[in-house]
Amino acid sequence: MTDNSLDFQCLDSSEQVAAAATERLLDSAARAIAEHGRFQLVLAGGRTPLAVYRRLADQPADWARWHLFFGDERCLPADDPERNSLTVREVWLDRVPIPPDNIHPIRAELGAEPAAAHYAESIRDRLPFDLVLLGLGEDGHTASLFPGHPIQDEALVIPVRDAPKPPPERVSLTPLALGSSRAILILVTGRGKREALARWRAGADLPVSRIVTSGRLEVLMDAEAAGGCCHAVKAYPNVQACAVWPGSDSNTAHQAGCAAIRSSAWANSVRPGSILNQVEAPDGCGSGMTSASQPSGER
Ligand SMILES: O=C(O)[C@H](O)[C@@H](O)[C@H](O)[C@H](O)COP(=O)(O)O
Repeated sequence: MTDNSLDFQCLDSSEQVAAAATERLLDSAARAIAEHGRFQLVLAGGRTPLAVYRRLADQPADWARWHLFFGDERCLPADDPERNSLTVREVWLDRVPIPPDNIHPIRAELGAEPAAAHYAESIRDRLPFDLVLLGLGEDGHTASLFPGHPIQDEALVIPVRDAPKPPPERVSLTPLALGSSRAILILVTGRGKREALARWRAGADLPVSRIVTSGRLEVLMDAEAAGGCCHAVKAYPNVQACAVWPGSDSNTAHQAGCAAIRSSAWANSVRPGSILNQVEAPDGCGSGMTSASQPSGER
């Protein structure tokens, strides 16, 4: 999947990403409850969404109508604080009046295979979800779908072994299950995600690239993840070709821009490697980027 079919939104800070994501969740909940009486949300694991969960704990909402599922779980004892479900409880779910029966944890303490089979049956009749929340790993994984690991296309939930991110044994919803949602929201923050984000935007075959939906797929990223600042990504969406200045702090953002350029209709008319234009963004974000200018008439 390329940029063309994804809605990437860049915000200046991780706090802004958390605030925007919280707003998206509450809006989506209100809409789903108005339309069909309940809101079915799939939660992401990892650290990135914790700021969102903390914010939700302070919000008024029609909690009795929220139904919570998990995109993945780590195979650890039920009371292990590293379990995704436990972290969410601690920062959010134990602080709001959500009926316990509305929370659907993956029973990863049973072991990956039985837990995956059990969870597949639990969600089968609940599809489609209203909203799926996901994170992005530094290697391009999402949920517990890791690069190089097989994904059974027909399955809804799979056992995962030898995961590079501890613990090695996990359970994950598949792209089929995650994509069966009216909307998907992916949160990407921090410098550590820069390379994975750029590769994804450039169309690399990563697990996150397999996540597609007929509904809306939005990515909220902060400037750090986007390559240093939002400006560099947004400023040159239509340049015809570009070269990246070695060592530039904004290299990754520029590479993402270059990928979009390569797929444009007139990319072939530019001599590879030609440097027609050097751009200095006013805030320093574009420093070092060189790009070919657009053909006349296209500006
Ligand atoms: O169990 C997990 O850790 C995940 O569900 C995983 O897919 C996570 O979302 C990403 O690795 C991002 O994690 P961070 O938000 O901690 O960077």
